Amino acid sequence: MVRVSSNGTGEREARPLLEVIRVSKAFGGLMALMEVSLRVWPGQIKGLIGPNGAGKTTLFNLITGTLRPTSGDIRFQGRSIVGLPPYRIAALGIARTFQNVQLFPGMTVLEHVLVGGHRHGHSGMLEAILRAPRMRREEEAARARAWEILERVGLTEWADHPAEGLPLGLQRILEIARALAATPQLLLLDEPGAGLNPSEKARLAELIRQLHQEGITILLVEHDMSLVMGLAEEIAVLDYGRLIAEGPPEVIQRDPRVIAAYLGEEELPHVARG
Ligand SMILES: Nc1ncnc2c1ncn2[C@@H]1O[C@H](COP(=O)(O)OP(=O)(O)OP(=O)(O)O)[C@@H](O)[C@H]1O
Repeated sequence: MVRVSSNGTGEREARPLLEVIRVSKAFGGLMALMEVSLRVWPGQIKGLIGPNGAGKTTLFNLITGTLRPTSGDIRFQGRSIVGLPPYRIAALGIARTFQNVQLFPGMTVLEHVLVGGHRHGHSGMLEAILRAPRMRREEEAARARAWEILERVGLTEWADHPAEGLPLGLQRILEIARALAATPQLLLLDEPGAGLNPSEKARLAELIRQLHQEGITILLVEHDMSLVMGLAEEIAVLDYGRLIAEGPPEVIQRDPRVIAAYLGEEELPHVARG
């Protein structure tokens, strides 16, 4: 299938960057995902929403290889990635952030980004021990790259601060920076807006738009409806492990199945009606 890419360039993309094909995942007797199929096109910001327990994080875990589907296939750039270990999938160009910020205690902001970029190094163990010139050059290059990423996300002034001392909004941006260090083509963001105040959310949205303009494809799980509706060009909706709707935000927010799925939630999201 040929379709116009949504990256604003108008060029035609021949195939999806990511294809989830009839994927199911069972945890014992519980079907967390049932025959879910979706596509993410190059340059797209795609939203993935659904009530608590719908299977969103499970899908991220399947895509990144921390879980294996019970059935179905997942293809990245046309190639099946099912069964590959997470580090291989990361090396192919898929990076993620986590629903609960996962930072390393005692490490600075800059060190977090350096860790995120470690796959770019080529020096082996022996060279590492001898601290051969090649490794020193790699270290310098890695620091320069990490610094560049901190500039891109606006965190340079925090470079030497311990990451755990950052306000939550900046910790989430740091998680994105660490993911960027692996130069992903596809970035999976798992509820990056959770717990953030409005100005932190605005900054986050600004960064996501910037990454989109830089050409990074983004799959965004987010409970804040105004955030996800404002960013995503297309939204997929999961409910009890099934894909119940998929389409542009203005269609999704009026879809009776989506509204019904959210009616059982304690707090109604900002789904515009009418
Ligand atoms: N490792 C696991 N073992 C058993 N059940 C699990 C496991 N991981 C997830 N589940 C179950 O699978 C279902 C989907 O969970 P998942 O975390 O993917 O939902 P979610 O849409 O990300 O929810 P939330 O919005 O609350 O984060 C839930 O019923 C959950 O309890």
